[in-house]
Amino acid sequence: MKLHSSTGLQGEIHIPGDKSISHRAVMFGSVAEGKTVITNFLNGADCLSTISCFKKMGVDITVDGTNVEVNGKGFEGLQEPADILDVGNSGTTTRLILGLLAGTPFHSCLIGDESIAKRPMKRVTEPLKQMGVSIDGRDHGNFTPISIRGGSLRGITFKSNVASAQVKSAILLAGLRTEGELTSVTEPHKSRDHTERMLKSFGAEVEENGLTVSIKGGQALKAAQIEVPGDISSAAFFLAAGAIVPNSKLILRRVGINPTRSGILEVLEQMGAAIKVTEVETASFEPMADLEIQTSDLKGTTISGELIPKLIDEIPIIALMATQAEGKTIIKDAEELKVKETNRIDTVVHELKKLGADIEATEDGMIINGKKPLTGGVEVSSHGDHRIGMMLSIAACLTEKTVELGQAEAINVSYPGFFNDLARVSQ
Ligand SMILES: O=C(O)C1=C[C@@H](OP(=O)(O)O)[C@@H](O)[C@H](O)C1
Ligand SMILES: C=C(OP(=O)(O)O)C(=O)O
Repeated sequence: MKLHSSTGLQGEIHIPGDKSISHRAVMFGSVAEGKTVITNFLNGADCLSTISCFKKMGVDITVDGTNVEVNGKGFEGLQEPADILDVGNSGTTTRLILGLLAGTPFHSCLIGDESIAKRPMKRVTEPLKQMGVSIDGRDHGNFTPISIRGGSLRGITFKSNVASAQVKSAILLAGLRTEGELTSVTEPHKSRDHTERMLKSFGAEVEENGLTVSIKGGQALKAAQIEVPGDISSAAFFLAAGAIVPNSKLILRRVGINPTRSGILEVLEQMGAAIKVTEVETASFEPMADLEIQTSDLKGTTISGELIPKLIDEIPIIALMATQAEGKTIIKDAEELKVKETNRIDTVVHELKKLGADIEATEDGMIINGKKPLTGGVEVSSHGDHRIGMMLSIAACLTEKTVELGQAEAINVSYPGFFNDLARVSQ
C-alpha cells in the first residue's frame, strides 16, 4: 500500500471502541445470565475471533454494526465445541478464554495464527494447572495449539512476575469457578484493570488492595449494558500524528481515559505536547473524555518502571514521536515488547531506521535521538503487526517521498477504519 505525506491533520475523529473492553464484554456476557447489550463494540479482527469462539460454544450472539447482543445462559450454558477454537492473532482472546475454560467441564482446543504460535502461554497455563486444570500444548503448554479440559478448581495465591492484565484476568476468571475459595493475584506493577471494573458491572465482588486483586469463587454473573469507550491505544496514533505533523489540530471524541491505560497522556505532557483533556465523563464503569491535540515542539523523555504497563501498546508510536523530539528519549523496563504480535523492540527499530531515524535497541527497550527528518522512497512492513503498521503510516505523513507499506491489512486487527480516518483528516 502506498502512503503519502500530509501537510497537516485537521478535524474530529470518533475513535472506535476499546479492544480490551470489547473482548471482555463478549466473554463475560457469554457466561452471564441474561441478555448483555454492548454498544460501540470494536469490529476488529481480534474481537471477532472472540465472538467466533463463543458462538462455537453455543452462545447466541448477534452483531449489528457496532451493537452486539449476547444471550448468555451462565457458565452452565456453554457447550463443548465440536470444532477447534480459532483465536486468530489475539493474545487477549487466547489467555482470557483459557481462564474461562478452566471452569467448564469439557474439552476444547485453541489454535491461532503464526504470531500467536510464538507467544508464551505458560504464564497462564502454569497457574491454571496449579488450580487443578488439565491443560497441555506445544512445549509443555507454552504454545498453541493448546488443549484444555476444565473441571473443579481450587483457589490459589499467585505472585506474577510480569505486570500483565491477561495473566491477572485469566486467573481471576478461573477463580470465579472455585467452590467459594479465594483466589488472589499480585503483580509487580499495576496492569490495566478492565476485568475488575467490568466484573463489578456484571454483579461480581472483586477486592482490590494495592497490587493484589482477589475474587471469591461461586459467584454468578448477571447480564449488563456495556458502552465501550473509544480505544486510547488507537487514539494514540492520532495524538502522536497531531503533535508531530506540522499544521495539525485534532479532536478525538469519547476516548477511554482509565488511569491504568492513560500513560500516553502522561508522556505527551512530559514531552511538552499541547494536549487537552475535556468533557470528562466518570458516570460509567470506565471514564472517558474528548482529547484535543495540536502540533507541538516536543522534547525527549525517559519512560520506565510502573508507567510501562500503562502504555505498553503505545510504545511503537511513542518511539516515532521521539524521533521528532529535541534530545534523547530512553525507553526501558519494556522487555514485554518482545512477546507481542512481533518482537516490537526489533520491528520498531528496524523499520524506523529504514526511514532515517537515529534509534537503537537495548535489552529492555530503545534509545532514540531526535530530532531527525524522516526520508521516504523506501518499502517498510508491518511484519503482520497492526501497531507497527499504524505507526509507519503516521511516519509516512512526514516523509517527502511516498512509502510503500507491506502487510498493511494487519491493521484490521484493532482499527479497520484507520486509513479512512487518516485520509479524512489529512490535508
Ligand atoms: O488485557 C488486555 O486486554 C491486554 C493486555 C496487555 O497485554 P499483557 O497482559 O500481555 O501485558 C496488552 O498488551 C494487550 O494489548 C491487551
Ligand atoms: C498486544 C496486543 O494485543 P493481544 O495481546 O491481545 O494480541 C496489542 O493489541 O497491541
